[in-house]
Amino acid sequence: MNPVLTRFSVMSPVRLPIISMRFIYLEVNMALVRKSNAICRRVMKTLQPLSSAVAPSGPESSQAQAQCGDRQAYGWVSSRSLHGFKRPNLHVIRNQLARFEGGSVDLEKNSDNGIAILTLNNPRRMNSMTGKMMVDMADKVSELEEWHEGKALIMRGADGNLCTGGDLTFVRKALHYGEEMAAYQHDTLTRLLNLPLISVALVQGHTLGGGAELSTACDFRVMSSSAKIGFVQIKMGLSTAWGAATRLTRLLGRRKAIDLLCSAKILLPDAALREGLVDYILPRGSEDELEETTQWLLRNLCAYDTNITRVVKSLVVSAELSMDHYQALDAERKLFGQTWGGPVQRKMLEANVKHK
Ligand SMILES: CC[C@@H](C(=O)O)C(=O)SCCNC(=O)CCNC(=O)[C@H](O)C(C)(C)COP(=O)(O)OP(=O)(O)OC[C@H]1O[C@@H](n2cnc3c(N)ncnc32)[C@H](O)[C@@H]1OP(=O)(O)O
Repeated sequence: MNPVLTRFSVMSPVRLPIISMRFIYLEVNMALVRKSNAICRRVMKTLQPLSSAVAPSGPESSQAQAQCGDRQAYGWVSSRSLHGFKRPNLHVIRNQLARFEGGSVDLEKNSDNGIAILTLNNPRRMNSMTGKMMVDMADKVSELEEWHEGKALIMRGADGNLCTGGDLTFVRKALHYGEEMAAYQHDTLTRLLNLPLISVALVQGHTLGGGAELSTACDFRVMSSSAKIGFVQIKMGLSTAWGAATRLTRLLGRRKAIDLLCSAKILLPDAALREGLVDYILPRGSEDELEETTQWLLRNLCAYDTNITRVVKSLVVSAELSMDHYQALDAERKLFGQTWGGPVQRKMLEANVKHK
């Protein structure tokens, strides 16, 4: 007789539900593992190919690599795929937006310290954004997605203001085009937020409306002691165009998000810090606030190995995006397996580092 049938036929009726519960549990677990493998592959795609820091070594690592998705076999596509955002026809929107000229968004990548500077450049209009600047920003984010040597990104505005939102000249001409513009900016800013780089917005001067929205597309906000920040959209008869309601709610929770968005209050640095909107206030009288921000980053968040910093940032992104505790832990475990026993850890073990 079939041994499986024999086992079931002699089983007590009490054990049957237990067995089927176990079966369901195993099935659910398998589904979770399959899902987390997919997430893991997405996270791995954001990392540098054959990274020296996380390159697995030894025969046992080949299994871990196979589980996580073979980096070479998958090729190196941009981290755009990380958020799986369903994009409308961005090419068409891009062509429309590019017609609204003025200003630029510029990018400098410093391979020595691993920090890139993204500058909004429309200073005569306090770096408010034209359609062309939105297209520029999307292109610069794409460039950053392919920058595998980077650790961090600072977003700032030229000449002392971060940004005062949409350029009102552009806004007036594009009143028929709100949802498309929003879709375009959502895509760019989601990609920016999910870069494997630690991002910081340098909040200077007037950071209002869409400018405040841009700052929430970064991981951290460093604020000048003379700056002001406010979500003034509601005063302009608008809700948030560039995704800040979603990001602010994640950042601060429901109550504070509603408060900031519905009161349109403009916060000075102390209040912004108290609310948890900004993370650090630059010392009063700083001569070079960009340099101060760079040093803050290097001191606090960029002191360690580039690739492991990128892995950690990607893990946090995957944890937030997957929204599932078990999937996030699974991805975390697999990526940890890639750093464990890697060259950086071995070097640190040899150096007998003390964490004083
Ligand atoms: C589509 C995005 C949307 C969203 O997120 O949902 C928004 O962003 S809505 C918010 C749009 N922004 C505004 O409404 C800001 C309007 N501007 C102001 O309130 C003031 O300019 C200021 C930012 C408080 C600065 O005031 P002040 O210090 O007195 O300077 P000026 O007003 O003289 O400004 C200097 C210069 O800059 C021009 N400017 C500033 N912001 C914008 C802007 N968003 N669009 C176009 N131009 C802007 C301002 O007009 C002055 O230029 P001149 O008039 O040529 O001197």
